Amino acid sequence: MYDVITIGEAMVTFNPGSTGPMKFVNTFEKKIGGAELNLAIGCARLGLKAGWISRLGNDEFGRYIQTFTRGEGIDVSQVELVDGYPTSLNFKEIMEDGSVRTFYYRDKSPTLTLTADDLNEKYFKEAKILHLTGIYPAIAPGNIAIVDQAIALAKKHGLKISFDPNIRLRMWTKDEARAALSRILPDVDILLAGDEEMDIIIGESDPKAIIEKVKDLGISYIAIKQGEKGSVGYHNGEMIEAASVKAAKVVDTVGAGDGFNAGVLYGITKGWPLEKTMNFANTIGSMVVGVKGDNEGLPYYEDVQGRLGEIERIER
Ligand SMILES: O=C(O)C(=O)C[C@H](O)[C@H](O)COP(=O)(O)O
Repeated sequence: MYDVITIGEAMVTFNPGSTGPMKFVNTFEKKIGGAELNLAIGCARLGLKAGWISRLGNDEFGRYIQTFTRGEGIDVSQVELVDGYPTSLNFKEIMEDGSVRTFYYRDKSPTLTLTADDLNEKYFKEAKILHLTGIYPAIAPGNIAIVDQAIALAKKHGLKISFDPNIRLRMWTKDEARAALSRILPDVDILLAGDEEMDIIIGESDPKAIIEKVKDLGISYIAIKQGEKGSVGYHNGEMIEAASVKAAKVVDTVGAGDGFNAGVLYGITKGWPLEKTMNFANTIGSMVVGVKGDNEGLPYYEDVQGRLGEIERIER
């Protein structure tokens, strides 16, 4: 039984060897990124059983991502390497103040070859949570039909649907994002969203106003991410404002949201109280930003316990 399954694209991600405008960066480090895969890695490192549905290019980069993912203990039985579609790339620019821009090379994404019929019903039957993001439907309008089929299978087999809008305005316009993602919201059980993203989708950025609006859609678990301002969680009539956890050092903010999401899904899976779950998720977010790369900073469960002072950290 899988705790979490997810559908999405992963890219070979090139992290800059120096800060500043990308055109002057001469060295890059080869890493891996992709919101849904990051989430699966975060869950797997915490000890959950995760599966990833995807397509990669039948090339060296595709093999690299597949091997890495398998090595993280994630099920890759629903991942195929396809000919004629090169594995997508993402180059990152990191400025001195920590701000990030990304430059995608993903127009011919291997995930374009995935069809609704490829979704294996048996796989959904064996899972508890389906995690979706707004990145996958942004890759191509046709992906919306695949998301619809995934939601239908999840509903048929009683999975909870977890959703992070992950709005990437390099991939579509605000209007396109609003139209596609507001359609998904009524099917969602667990919403993990940034305050600014919800402003685009429902025209509200204040967490309490967002919660008021979306709980009426039947979303039972809501976590609104506000970066350095912390997060606000809602479940069963209870609302918690969880203060952010100060990061020792911020070197790369990309991936923090996915780490946070993994923390919330872990808390939900374990039946933890809302407050414990939100603090746990905020702690993971703060750990991710201290490490270069989109998923290298995702902690193991005992790393979070160490950071929370729940266990003694033995250095040597
Ligand atoms: O941009 C994309 O399309 C990607 O999937 C690359 C990144 O790995 C995630 O976007 C990280 O997501 P955050 O955790 O929200 O920072």
